[in-house]
Amino acid sequence: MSSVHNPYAEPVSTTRSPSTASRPLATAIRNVTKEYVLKSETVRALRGVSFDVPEGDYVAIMGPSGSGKSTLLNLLGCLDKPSAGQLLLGQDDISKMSDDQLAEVRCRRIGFVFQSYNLIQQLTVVENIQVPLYYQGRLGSKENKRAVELAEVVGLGDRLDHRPQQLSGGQQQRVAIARSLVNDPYFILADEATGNLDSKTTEEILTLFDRLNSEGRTIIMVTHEDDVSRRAKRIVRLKDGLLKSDTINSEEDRQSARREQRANVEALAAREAE
Ligand SMILES: Nc1ncnc2c1ncn2[C@@H]1O[C@H](COP(=O)(O)OP(=O)(O)OP(=O)(O)O)[C@@H](O)[C@H]1O
Repeated sequence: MSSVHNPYAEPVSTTRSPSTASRPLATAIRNVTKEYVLKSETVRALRGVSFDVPEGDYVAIMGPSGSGKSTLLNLLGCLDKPSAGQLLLGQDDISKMSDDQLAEVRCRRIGFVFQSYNLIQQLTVVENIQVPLYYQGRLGSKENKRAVELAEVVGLGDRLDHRPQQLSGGQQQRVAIARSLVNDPYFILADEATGNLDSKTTEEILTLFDRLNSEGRTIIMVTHEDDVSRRAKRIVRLKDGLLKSDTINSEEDRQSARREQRANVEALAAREAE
Protein backbone atom coordinates (compact mmCIF):
# COMPACT_ATOMS: atom_id res chain seq x y z
CA MET A 1 0.00 0.00 0.00
CA SER A 2 1.32 3.46 -0.85
CA SER A 3 2.00 5.61 2.17
CA VAL A 4 1.37 8.83 0.21
CA HIS A 5 -1.10 10.98 2.11
CA ASN A 6 -4.06 11.85 -0.03
CA PRO A 7 -5.53 15.18 1.07
CA TYR A 8 -8.43 14.84 -1.37
CA ALA A 9 -9.67 11.43 -0.30
CA GLU A 10 -13.29 11.30 0.76
CA PRO A 11 -14.68 8.42 2.78
CA VAL A 12 -16.40 6.01 0.40
CA SER A 13 -18.40 2.91 1.10
CA THR A 14 -16.51 0.18 -0.72
CA THR A 15 -18.18 -3.15 -1.12
CA ARG A 16 -16.91 -6.31 -2.71
CA SER A 17 -18.96 -8.97 -4.34
CA PRO A 18 -19.25 -11.99 -2.03
CA SER A 19 -18.68 -14.28 -5.01
CA THR A 20 -15.30 -12.74 -5.88
CA ALA A 21 -14.10 -11.40 -2.51
CA SER A 22 -11.63 -14.24 -1.82
CA ARG A 23 -10.24 -14.58 -5.35
CA PRO A 24 -6.76 -13.45 -6.48
CA LEU A 25 -6.69 -9.92 -7.80
CA ALA A 26 -6.73 -9.22 -11.53
CA THR A 27 -5.76 -5.66 -10.67
CA ALA A 28 -5.38 -3.46 -7.60
CA ILE A 29 -5.43 0.32 -7.76
CA ARG A 30 -3.88 1.81 -4.63
CA ASN A 31 -4.07 5.52 -3.98
CA VAL A 32 -3.35 6.26 -7.62
CA THR A 33 -2.88 9.83 -8.72
CA LYS A 34 -2.33 11.12 -12.24
CA GLU A 35 -1.29 14.66 -12.99
CA TYR A 36 -0.83 16.20 -16.41
CA VAL A 37 1.73 18.98 -16.23
CA LEU A 38 0.96 21.68 -18.78
CA LYS A 39 2.81 24.94 -19.38
CA SER A 40 0.55 27.10 -17.26
CA GLU A 41 -1.07 24.57 -14.92
CA THR A 42 -1.12 21.04 -13.57
CA VAL A 43 -4.31 19.07 -14.15
CA ARG A 44 -5.06 16.55 -11.41
CA ALA A 45 -7.00 13.97 -13.40
CA LEU A 46 -6.92 11.31 -10.63
CA ARG A 47 -6.47 12.44 -7.05
CA GLY A 48 -5.98 9.24 -5.06
CA VAL A 49 -8.18 6.42 -6.33
CA SER A 50 -8.18 2.96 -4.73
CA PHE A 51 -10.10 -0.20 -5.51
CA ASP A 52 -9.42 -3.89 -6.15
CA VAL A 53 -10.74 -6.01 -8.98
CA PRO A 54 -10.72 -9.72 -8.11
CA GLU A 55 -10.49 -12.25 -10.93
CA GLY A 56 -13.95 -12.99 -12.27
CA ASP A 57 -15.33 -9.55 -11.42
CA TYR A 58 -17.29 -7.43 -13.90
CA VAL A 59 -16.87 -3.72 -13.19
CA ALA A 60 -18.47 -0.74 -14.91
CA ILE A 61 -16.58 2.54 -14.49
CA MET A 62 -18.85 5.56 -14.74
CA GLY A 63 -18.70 9.28 -14.06
CA PRO A 64 -19.36 12.64 -15.67
CA SER A 65 -17.19 14.08 -18.42
CA GLY A 66 -13.77 15.02 -17.08
CA SER A 67 -14.06 12.81 -13.99
CA GLY A 68 -10.99 10.75 -14.94
CA LYS A 69 -12.44 7.63 -16.63
CA SER A 70 -10.21 7.72 -19.72
CA THR A 71 -7.19 8.50 -17.57
CA LEU A 72 -7.91 5.44 -15.42
CA LEU A 73 -8.55 3.32 -18.51
CA ASN A 74 -5.18 4.40 -19.96
CA LEU A 75 -3.47 3.38 -16.73
CA LEU A 76 -5.25 0.02 -16.59
CA GLY A 77 -4.37 -0.53 -20.24
CA CYS A 78 -0.67 0.22 -19.55
CA LEU A 79 -0.80 3.12 -21.99
CA ASP A 80 0.41 5.45 -19.25
CA LYS A 81 1.84 5.30 -15.72
CA PRO A 82 0.46 6.79 -12.49
CA SER A 83 2.12 9.92 -11.09
CA ALA A 84 1.96 8.28 -7.65
CA GLY A 85 0.43 5.25 -6.00
CA GLN A 86 0.50 1.62 -7.04
CA LEU A 87 -1.23 -0.13 -9.89
CA LEU A 88 -0.89 -3.89 -9.77
CA LEU A 89 -1.73 -6.21 -12.63
CA GLY A 90 -1.76 -9.62 -11.04
CA GLN A 91 1.42 -9.42 -8.90
CA ASP A 92 3.22 -6.86 -11.08
CA ASP A 93 3.39 -3.17 -10.20
CA ILE A 94 3.12 -1.26 -13.46
CA SER A 95 4.10 2.02 -11.80
CA LYS A 96 7.65 0.62 -11.55
CA MET A 97 7.90 -0.62 -15.13
CA SER A 98 9.92 0.85 -17.98
CA ASP A 99 8.10 1.89 -21.16
CA ASP A 100 9.31 -1.29 -22.89
CA GLN A 101 7.98 -3.48 -20.06
CA LEU A 102 4.66 -1.61 -20.18
CA ALA A 103 4.40 -2.22 -23.92
CA GLU A 104 5.10 -5.90 -23.34
CA VAL A 105 2.37 -6.22 -20.69
CA ARG A 106 -0.05 -4.23 -22.83
CA CYS A 107 0.54 -6.51 -25.76
CA ARG A 108 0.54 -9.81 -23.87
CA ARG A 109 -1.80 -9.42 -20.93
CA ILE A 110 -4.58 -6.88 -21.64
CA GLY A 111 -7.55 -7.52 -23.91
CA PHE A 112 -8.81 -4.25 -25.42
CA VAL A 113 -12.30 -3.73 -26.83
CA PHE A 114 -12.96 -0.27 -28.29
CA GLN A 115 -16.13 1.52 -29.38
CA SER A 116 -14.80 1.67 -32.95
CA TYR A 117 -13.75 -2.04 -33.07
CA ASN A 118 -10.27 -1.17 -34.47
CA LEU A 119 -10.14 -4.10 -36.89
CA ILE A 120 -7.77 -4.28 -39.85
CA GLN A 121 -9.91 -4.12 -42.99
CA GLN A 122 -7.56 -6.17 -45.19
CA LEU A 123 -7.50 -9.10 -42.75
CA THR A 124 -10.04 -11.89 -42.30
CA VAL A 125 -11.88 -12.63 -39.05
CA VAL A 126 -9.33 -15.27 -38.03
CA GLU A 127 -6.38 -13.04 -38.95
CA ASN A 128 -7.82 -10.10 -37.00
CA ILE A 129 -8.22 -12.30 -33.94
CA GLN A 130 -4.54 -13.24 -34.22
CA VAL A 131 -3.23 -9.66 -34.50
CA PRO A 132 -1.97 -9.44 -30.86
CA LEU A 133 -0.02 -12.67 -31.44
CA TYR A 134 1.46 -11.31 -34.65
CA TYR A 135 3.05 -8.45 -32.70
CA GLN A 136 4.71 -11.05 -30.49
CA GLY A 137 5.94 -13.09 -33.45
CA ARG A 138 3.71 -15.97 -32.39
CA LEU A 139 1.92 -17.31 -35.45
CA GLY A 140 1.63 -21.01 -36.11
CA SER A 141 -0.94 -23.75 -36.49
CA LYS A 142 -1.58 -23.80 -32.71
CA GLU A 143 -2.34 -20.06 -32.72
CA ASN A 144 -4.48 -20.42 -35.83
CA LYS A 145 -6.51 -23.16 -34.13
CA ARG A 146 -6.97 -20.95 -31.07
CA ALA A 147 -8.21 -18.05 -33.22
CA VAL A 148 -10.72 -20.35 -34.92
CA GLU A 149 -11.93 -21.60 -31.52
CA LEU A 150 -12.36 -18.02 -30.30
CA ALA A 151 -14.31 -17.09 -33.45
CA GLU A 152 -16.61 -19.99 -32.55
CA VAL A 153 -16.88 -18.80 -28.92
CA VAL A 154 -18.22 -15.44 -30.14
CA GLY A 155 -20.58 -17.04 -32.66
CA LEU A 156 -18.60 -16.36 -35.84
CA GLY A 157 -17.54 -19.91 -36.66
CA ASP A 158 -19.21 -19.61 -40.07
CA ARG A 159 -17.48 -16.29 -40.91
CA LEU A 160 -13.82 -17.21 -40.51
CA ASP A 161 -12.69 -15.87 -43.89
CA HIS A 162 -14.91 -12.80 -43.99
CA ARG A 163 -13.41 -9.33 -43.85
CA PRO A 164 -14.70 -6.58 -41.53
CA GLN A 165 -16.67 -4.76 -44.27
CA GLN A 166 -18.64 -7.96 -44.88
CA LEU A 167 -19.80 -7.99 -41.24
CA SER A 168 -22.38 -6.03 -39.26
CA GLY A 169 -21.25 -3.70 -36.44
CA GLY A 170 -22.19 -6.30 -33.83
CA GLN A 171 -20.27 -9.01 -35.66
CA GLN A 172 -17.23 -6.73 -35.92
CA GLN A 173 -17.40 -6.12 -32.19
CA ARG A 174 -17.54 -9.90 -31.67
CA VAL A 175 -14.29 -10.20 -33.64
CA ALA A 176 -12.78 -7.51 -31.40
CA ILE A 177 -13.93 -9.42 -28.31
CA ALA A 178 -12.43 -12.66 -29.63
CA ARG A 179 -9.19 -10.76 -30.37
CA SER A 180 -9.19 -9.43 -26.79
CA LEU A 181 -9.21 -13.01 -25.49
CA VAL A 182 -6.42 -14.43 -27.65
CA ASN A 183 -3.70 -13.65 -25.09
CA ASP A 184 -5.59 -15.00 -22.11
CA PRO A 185 -5.55 -11.49 -20.56
CA TYR A 186 -5.73 -10.38 -16.91
CA PHE A 187 -8.97 -8.70 -17.93
CA ILE A 188 -10.98 -7.44 -20.87
CA LEU A 189 -10.78 -3.64 -20.89
CA ALA A 190 -13.78 -2.30 -22.77
CA ASP A 191 -14.15 1.39 -23.66
CA GLU A 192 -17.78 2.24 -24.54
CA ALA A 193 -17.87 -1.14 -26.31
CA THR A 194 -21.54 -0.81 -27.27
CA GLY A 195 -21.43 2.93 -28.02
CA ASN A 196 -21.79 2.42 -31.79
CA LEU A 197 -24.42 -0.31 -31.64
CA ASP A 198 -28.23 -0.30 -31.79
CA SER A 199 -30.18 -1.65 -28.81
CA LYS A 200 -30.62 -5.17 -30.22
CA THR A 201 -26.91 -5.54 -30.97
CA THR A 202 -26.00 -3.93 -27.65
CA GLU A 203 -28.11 -6.56 -25.91
CA GLU A 204 -26.33 -9.33 -27.88
CA ILE A 205 -22.87 -8.01 -26.97
CA LEU A 206 -23.86 -7.60 -23.30
CA THR A 207 -25.15 -11.18 -23.32
CA LEU A 208 -21.78 -12.29 -24.70
CA PHE A 209 -20.02 -10.37 -21.90
CA ASP A 210 -22.37 -12.03 -19.37
CA ARG A 211 -21.42 -15.45 -20.72
CA LEU A 212 -17.67 -14.74 -20.81
CA ASN A 213 -17.87 -13.41 -17.25
CA SER A 214 -19.82 -16.45 -16.05
CA GLU A 215 -17.00 -18.55 -17.55
CA GLY A 216 -14.54 -16.69 -15.33
CA ARG A 217 -13.36 -13.79 -17.52
CA THR A 218 -12.74 -10.51 -15.71
CA ILE A 219 -14.32 -7.48 -17.40
CA ILE A 220 -13.66 -3.80 -16.75
CA MET A 221 -15.68 -1.42 -18.90
CA VAL A 222 -16.07 2.32 -19.13
CA THR A 223 -19.58 3.38 -20.04
CA HIS A 224 -21.86 6.41 -19.96
CA GLU A 225 -24.97 4.28 -20.24
CA ASP A 226 -26.99 3.15 -17.22
CA ASP A 227 -28.47 0.27 -19.21
CA VAL A 228 -24.98 -1.07 -19.82
CA SER A 229 -23.69 -0.55 -16.27
CA ARG A 230 -26.75 -2.34 -14.84
CA ARG A 231 -25.47 -5.54 -16.43
CA ALA A 232 -22.13 -5.39 -14.57
CA LYS A 233 -21.61 -6.94 -11.13
CA ARG A 234 -20.32 -3.70 -9.74
CA ILE A 235 -20.30 0.03 -10.53
CA VAL A 236 -17.35 2.25 -9.66
CA ARG A 237 -18.21 5.94 -10.00
CA LEU A 238 -15.61 8.67 -10.35
CA LYS A 239 -16.11 12.36 -9.79
CA ASP A 240 -13.48 15.10 -10.08
CA GLY A 241 -10.70 12.50 -10.09
CA LEU A 242 -11.92 10.79 -6.92
CA LEU A 243 -13.77 7.56 -6.31
CA LYS A 244 -17.28 8.68 -5.47
CA SER A 245 -18.89 5.27 -4.91
CA ASP A 246 -18.29 1.57 -5.41
CA THR A 247 -21.51 -0.43 -5.36
CA ILE A 248 -22.63 -3.97 -6.09
CA ASN A 249 -25.45 -4.72 -8.54
CA SER A 250 -27.38 -7.59 -6.97
CA GLU A 251 -27.96 -10.67 -9.12
CA GLU A 252 -31.66 -9.81 -8.94
CA ASP A 253 -31.03 -6.29 -10.33
CA ARG A 254 -28.87 -7.69 -13.11
CA GLN A 255 -31.51 -10.18 -14.07
CA SER A 256 -34.24 -7.56 -14.17
CA ALA A 257 -31.96 -5.37 -16.34
CA ARG A 258 -31.54 -8.33 -18.73
CA ARG A 259 -35.30 -8.97 -18.79
CA GLU A 260 -36.20 -5.31 -19.37
CA GLN A 261 -33.61 -4.87 -22.12
CA ARG A 262 -34.73 -8.04 -23.90
CA ALA A 263 -38.36 -6.94 -23.64
CA ASN A 264 -37.45 -3.53 -25.11
CA VAL A 265 -35.66 -5.17 -28.02
CA GLU A 266 -38.63 -7.48 -28.67
CA ALA A 267 -41.10 -4.57 -28.48
CA LEU A 268 -38.97 -2.63 -30.98
CA ALA A 269 -38.82 -5.62 -33.36
CA ALA A 270 -42.62 -6.05 -33.08
CA ARG A 271 -43.19 -2.35 -33.91
CA GLU A 272 -40.85 -2.59 -36.90
CA ALA A 273 -42.69 -5.69 -38.17
CA GLU A 274 -46.09 -3.91 -38.12
N1 LIG B 1 -3.28 14.43 -21.96
C1 LIG B 1 -3.87 15.31 -21.15
N2 LIG B 1 -3.28 16.49 -20.87
C2 LIG B 1 -3.84 17.36 -20.02
N3 LIG B 1 -5.02 17.18 -19.39
C3 LIG B 1 -5.65 16.02 -19.64
C4 LIG B 1 -5.12 15.03 -20.52
N4 LIG B 1 -5.99 13.98 -20.57
C5 LIG B 1 -7.01 14.32 -19.75
N5 LIG B 1 -6.80 15.53 -19.19
C6 LIG B 1 -7.66 16.21 -18.21
O1 LIG B 1 -7.85 15.32 -17.13
C7 LIG B 1 -9.18 15.39 -16.63
C8 LIG B 1 -9.83 14.00 -16.73
O2 LIG B 1 -9.97 13.68 -18.11
P1 LIG B 1 -10.49 12.27 -18.63
O3 LIG B 1 -10.36 12.31 -20.13
O4 LIG B 1 -9.78 11.19 -17.91
O5 LIG B 1 -12.03 12.31 -18.18
P2 LIG B 1 -13.25 11.40 -18.66
O6 LIG B 1 -14.03 11.07 -17.44
O7 LIG B 1 -12.75 10.25 -19.47
O8 LIG B 1 -14.07 12.38 -19.59
P3 LIG B 1 -15.01 12.05 -20.88
O9 LIG B 1 -16.18 11.27 -20.36
O10 LIG B 1 -15.39 13.42 -21.37
O11 LIG B 1 -14.16 11.28 -21.87
C9 LIG B 1 -9.88 16.43 -17.47
O12 LIG B 1 -9.81 17.66 -16.77
C10 LIG B 1 -9.06 16.51 -18.74
O13 LIG B 1 -9.12 17.77 -19.34
